[in-house]
Amino acid sequence: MTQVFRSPAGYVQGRNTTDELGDHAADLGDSAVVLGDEFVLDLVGDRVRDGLKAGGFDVTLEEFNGECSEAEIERIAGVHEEYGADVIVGMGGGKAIDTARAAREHTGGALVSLPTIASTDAPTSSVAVIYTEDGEFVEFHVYERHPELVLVDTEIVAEAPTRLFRGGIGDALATWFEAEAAHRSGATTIFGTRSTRTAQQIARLAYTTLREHGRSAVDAVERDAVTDSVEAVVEANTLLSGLGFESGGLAAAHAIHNGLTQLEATHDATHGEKVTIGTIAQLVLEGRDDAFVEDVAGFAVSVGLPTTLAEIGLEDPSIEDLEVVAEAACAEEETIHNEPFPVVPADVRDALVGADAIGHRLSAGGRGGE
Ligand SMILES: NC(=O)c1ccc[n+]([C@@H]2O[C@H](COP(=O)([O-])OP(=O)(O)OC[C@H]3O[C@@H](n4cnc5c(N)ncnc54)[C@H](O)[C@@H]3O)[C@@H](O)[C@H]2O)c1
Ligand SMILES: [Zn+2]
Repeated sequence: MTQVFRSPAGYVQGRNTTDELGDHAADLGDSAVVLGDEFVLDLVGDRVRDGLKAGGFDVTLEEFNGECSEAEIERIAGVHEEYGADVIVGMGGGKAIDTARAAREHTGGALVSLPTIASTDAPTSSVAVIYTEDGEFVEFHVYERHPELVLVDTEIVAEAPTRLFRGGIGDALATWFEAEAAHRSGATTIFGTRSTRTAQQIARLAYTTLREHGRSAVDAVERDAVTDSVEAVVEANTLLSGLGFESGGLAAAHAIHNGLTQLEATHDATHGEKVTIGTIAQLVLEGRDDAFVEDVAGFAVSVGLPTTLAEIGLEDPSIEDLEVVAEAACAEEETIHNEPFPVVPADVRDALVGADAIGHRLSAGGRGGE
């Protein structure tokens, strides 16, 4: 079967790269709309405008309303057209970047993604997660094109709240386990094809990078410092995890994450925090041995990620609640069916119970805290 690997055209990462934006984007056009929410515009709007102007761009800053909804996507596409721009820059977290990506589908031109946090796979991907204006999940869109440029300023990322950085580690921790499961079962990726060896190795590198640098990177980010370990983990969270999930394949961990979102009580937990629970449950589901699961869960505890259901808002969940999660995780279109064995809701419910028990045992002796 055909194998496909796709990626953004360029990736730039480092301290103060914001000021180099104009150089790296110069070939993409000469007029840009920059989308960021109020907080992010205050934080870096002026620098981004100056960076682009230095590259010869006309620049319009536009405030993002905070939700990646169809109405907001159309509004931003309208702004882009009104200014006759040929580049759209999505700046901030996953939602702002997804909105810029979806707007670009309407307008054409180039997409630059400029994450100011290392919290998800969104910056490098070709996917947008669409919500209603009230924040209810609607659907995923997979587009033909990737960003022409992804630019990450590690100084800005290191100064952002550590919880968001940890969340990115949680999201990236799943990547190799999911890619490996999908590969073993011969499942297809979001491109509808088999994965490449390249994507499998990228997913694996995401995992080994986190294991080698994750703890010291979190320590550094807690102190707003950019060490080489921070650079390594930002790359794992953003580039390796992003390429690894798209071109490598998804499996149980993200399906269980999607199931967990069914319960209102988990809504304050970040994407990466819920994915961490999904990852440990995937390992339990796969029947990995105790030492292996404890090792991975122990790493999660050591970087301050949740390993118990209580830590993602599910204090004492009923069996019925876990069944709601398990049913949703096993919906027909879900990637849990990329595991190399059949999975039914009762397996997922009990894997969550088992993962939670391991988490309780480990977090009693772990790092925890904010
Ligand atoms: N497209 C994809 O492939 C993909 C993958 C995973 C998740 N997602 C989507 O991404 C979203 C989650 O993204 P997220 O976790 O990045 O958050 P978000 O986009 O929901 O929100 C980010 C928040 O962080 C703030 N922020 C941004 N930079 C900051 C900084 N430097 N310091 C302090 N605060 C800062 C913003 O103001 C905003 O309030 C979800 O909607 C999810 O569906 C998309
Ligand atoms: Zn994810």
